Amino acid sequence: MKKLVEILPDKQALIERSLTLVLEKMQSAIQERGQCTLALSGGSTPKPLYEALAEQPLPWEKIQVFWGDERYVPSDHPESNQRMARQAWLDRVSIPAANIHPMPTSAGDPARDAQNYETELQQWFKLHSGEVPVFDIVLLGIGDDGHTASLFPRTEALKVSDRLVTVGNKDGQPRLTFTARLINQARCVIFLVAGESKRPALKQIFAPSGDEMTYPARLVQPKGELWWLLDKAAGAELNSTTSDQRAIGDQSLKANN
Ligand SMILES: O=C(O)[C@H](O)[C@@H](O)[C@H](O)[C@H](O)COP(=O)(O)O
Repeated sequence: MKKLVEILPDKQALIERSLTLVLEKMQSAIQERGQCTLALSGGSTPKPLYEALAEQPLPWEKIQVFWGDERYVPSDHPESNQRMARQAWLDRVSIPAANIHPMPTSAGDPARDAQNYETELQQWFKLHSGEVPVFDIVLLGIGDDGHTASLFPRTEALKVSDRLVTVGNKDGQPRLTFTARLINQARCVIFLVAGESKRPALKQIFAPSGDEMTYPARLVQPKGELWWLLDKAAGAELNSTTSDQRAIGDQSLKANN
């Protein structure tokens, strides 16, 4: 795993940097394999990135869009991650409908829909039983509590090691989520983190040792590249002594001040 941390001056710079990085990874995937498989994060942070992607002249037929997690609500519900990404981006570009793979939430049973999406992934990636899809890009955020995707602290989803998709739980509300096992197969994982409220969780996530059940984002150790793009409000305490490139263990920290 190659881990890179960049601290950007503000959220606008964070979004601009995330756009250039995502475009770079999309382009290399398409050049190397003829297509790019991308799993989206939900929440509020990535929305301006999705809006910026809608302005890009991309070969949409070569881009396959999945979701890394989803609230267990109808696709037209204000809380739906699918709805947010469609309004911000996908409804605004000529991407084929078949290239959009939302997590299903209509079976009335989160466990059944988690299995449905797992089956869809296995079929789409043409996998044999037991094989794990390798996404080109997985976008993630973190909550103030250190969760990522819908892998929430001290929940059963964190222990699931034999599935691709499972049921997350936020305060009793079911969600569908990639498992850590699936996320960690990715060629490139990109965390987008903005805002001072994320600072305490980031310190725990970046600590040399810590409890993954308490800070689930610590579970994300992909085989490929791991990028942390932070704004200064979120990442300030990770960069207390230097403003240039420096190595901390296996990670390099760069502040674009
Ligand atoms: O479905 C979701 O909400 C996300 O996948 C979730 O993991 C999100 O990334 C974090 O909660 C951060 O959310 P914000 O970007 O809104 O801070």
